[in-house]
Amino acid sequence: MRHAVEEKNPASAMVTPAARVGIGGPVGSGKTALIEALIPELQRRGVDLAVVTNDLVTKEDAERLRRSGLIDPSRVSAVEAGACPHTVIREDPTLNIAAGDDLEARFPGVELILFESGGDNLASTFSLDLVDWWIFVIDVAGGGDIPRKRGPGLLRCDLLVVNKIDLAPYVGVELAPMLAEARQVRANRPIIATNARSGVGIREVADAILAAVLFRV
Ligand SMILES: Nc1nc2c(ncn2[C@@H]2O[C@H](COP(=O)(O)OP(=O)(O)OP(=O)(O)O)[C@@H](O)[C@H]2O)c(=O)[nH]1
Repeated sequence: MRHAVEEKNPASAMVTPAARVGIGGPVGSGKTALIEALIPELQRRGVDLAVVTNDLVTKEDAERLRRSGLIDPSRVSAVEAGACPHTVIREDPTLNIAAGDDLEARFPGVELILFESGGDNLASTFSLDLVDWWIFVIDVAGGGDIPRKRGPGLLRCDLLVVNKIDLAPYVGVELAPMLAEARQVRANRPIIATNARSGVGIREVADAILAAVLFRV
């Protein structure tokens, strides 16, 4: 587990370790858009925040967040997976753990680090050596039948975010049955429907993160 890793680092014993939250999901489902919406919402509530992004062979998502003006650019670190994104969030998360440790060393008061996975497939999951809690983001435009496919990411995540709900009428998806099926395959574990561009559902996602890892309600 994650804290066993940190106990080996004497420097991290000096301060409370930051909570680490993963955000994974298929390519283009809206992971970066969700982070862009969450940053101001979490900062408004006084959370001391940093972000680690993962891309295949670029630092595109990190550059996008650094340029956004939403967060101090030095609080955004990039990991280049160089391979299937899940390899560096599940099989060997060493690079991501090191990126998180570096942020904690540079910003000793940091309370929460968001780890954005590179876009992957429905089987993608996070190692609990890396994160305390994780979100899986799917989007309505990917098809109303995604919950039925029961990918491990969707089934095992702590919170399922169903994003791009605004697009449902344009892509022939009925939102209510899609959400009902997602609830059913997840045995009623949490699901939040969002429009990351307009902010619908973002407060609820922030509430869920704060309650789960910072114990704030
Ligand atoms: N209409 C609509 N578009 C959205 C929403 N969320 C994200 N988008 C758009 O969807 C596209 C992909 O969003 P990103 O945030 O880049 O998705 P991502 O999951 O980070 O993508 P990768 O990192 O490439 O896997 C962008 O053009 C966003 O503007 C939403 O809720 N509604």
